Amino acid sequence: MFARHDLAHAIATQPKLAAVVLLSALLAYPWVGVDKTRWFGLLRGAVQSFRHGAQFGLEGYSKFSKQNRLWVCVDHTGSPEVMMSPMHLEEALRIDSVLLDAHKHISDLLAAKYTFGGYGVPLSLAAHESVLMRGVSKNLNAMTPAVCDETSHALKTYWGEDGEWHEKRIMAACVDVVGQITNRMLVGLPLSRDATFLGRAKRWSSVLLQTAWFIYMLPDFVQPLLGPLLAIPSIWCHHRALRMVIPVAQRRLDQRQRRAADASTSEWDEPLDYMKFLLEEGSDAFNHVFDRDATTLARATLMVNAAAFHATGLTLANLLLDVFSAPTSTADALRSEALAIQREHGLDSKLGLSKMTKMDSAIRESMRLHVLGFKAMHRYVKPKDGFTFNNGDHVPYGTHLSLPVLGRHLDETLYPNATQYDAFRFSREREENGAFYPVSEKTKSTRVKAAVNASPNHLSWGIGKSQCPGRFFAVDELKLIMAHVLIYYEVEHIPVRPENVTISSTSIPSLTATIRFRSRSTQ
Ligand code: HEM
Repeated sequence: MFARHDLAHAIATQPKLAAVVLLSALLAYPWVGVDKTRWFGLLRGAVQSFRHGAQFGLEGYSKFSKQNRLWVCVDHTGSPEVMMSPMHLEEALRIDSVLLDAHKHISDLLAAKYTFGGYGVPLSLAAHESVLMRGVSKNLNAMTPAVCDETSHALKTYWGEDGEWHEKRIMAACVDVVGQITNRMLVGLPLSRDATFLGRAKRWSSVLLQTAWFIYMLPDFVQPLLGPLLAIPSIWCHHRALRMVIPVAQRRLDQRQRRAADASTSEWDEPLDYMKFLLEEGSDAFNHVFDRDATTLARATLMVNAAAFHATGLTLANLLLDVFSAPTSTADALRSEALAIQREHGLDSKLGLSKMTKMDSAIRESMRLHVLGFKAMHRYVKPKDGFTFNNGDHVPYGTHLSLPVLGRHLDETLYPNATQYDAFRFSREREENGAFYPVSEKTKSTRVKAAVNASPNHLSWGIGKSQCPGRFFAVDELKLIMAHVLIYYEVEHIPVRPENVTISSTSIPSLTATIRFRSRSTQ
């Protein structure tokens, strides 16, 4: 049984969830990484999960998830999480957002109340979904030339074009490039090339994540006391970046107002960027808070940096490490594909990017093998009397449900040689069936294995109601960067892929790993 201290700890960290009731109900399920017989079992489990989160995930998946059983582990704050099996997932997807809260976790994780809420009107991260899906994703055709142009510029800026060999830390080689390209879509020229702005936006994204992490670690009742204080550095960094976006937002609102006043004489073509989509697709979701308020419009635009900078930067770093540590034939095949697409369509064509079948597979495979988070689909049970799955498993109100990603992604029955990076694992079938285009009955079945697709067997984008709405943009961005790197740079083969670093339930590329490259004369 749990020691008294564990109950006290649970009550302290989860007062709203009636922790005692929750804990006693969860005792019915097997626990992984927590010794229920020892004093401070939950706290010990929290400390253990910090170092061994990946192992616990794999153990629970093979012992229980594969037998369609729920199991429990604790996160690094000592709060219990109920891990679902594939069978429970099927049911959870049917009731997602009706009976389950899909957005609480990400806003808790980012301490949104103190970080995003600390500057004025609180802005919801989930509200970006409609802007990204109906605005950005639907307009990728028209946006690709600008994103391609920015990719070329960003690589020349950060990777150079002098033909000399350079060695860079992998993270530095990726995050700056991704930051510039993403900001072309967000704030456009000239700000996307302004080193001061990019430095401030990057600093803010990093400080935000660190601040939020500390606040998230605090028990619920301490957060309102310390949260506003701890958030000060993040608010300060945000303010410095925001000051540079507000004039752009103000100009946009003025121009739109002038056009509305006299549409017949206005010759202004509104740039196709995030601000436009926020104003056109996001107004309802954001309760029209920025229709006349440049500061709030600028804040909503800047906010996406937090989601995009690091997730895409880390994914690109994993991808480069995987591709250039694989046998050299992998990079050669990707380069041939990129050159063929360049000849047929140009790299600035969305159709061309869609035809990069091998690259698409290399991205999906890297995301399968090197997930950023070991848990996905974080949900909280909404009904006051809890929820009972069809097989009788009951989870009380407030239960934190989640999925063990690593076990699924490394399941040999789904992915033979699962621990190997097999870049063309997903494209082989597609090539036999005729890639993605033209769309036909035959190609439909293989399109589900495209890099943008979240599925119960591939959880790197999350799944269900809150799956990443930026994934269409992110995959195109990754393809563009990789195609440019392969065509215009020579990258030294990496003999042994540096191991990723695991912190609690996250994994990041080694901070000391480097990459050596030089520009080719074809620049
Ligand atoms: C390869 C890069 C990326 C990865 C691996 C990634 C992954 C994720 C994951 C796992 C989630 C959480 C899903 C969940 O809670 O179930 C998420 C949420 C989100 N992502 Fe991404 N993401 C990436 C790039 C981007 C980009 C480029 C954007 C924007 C342009 C973006 C915007 C968002 C937003 C707004 C959310 C919150 C959605 C919500 O709460 O409803 N992401 N992302």
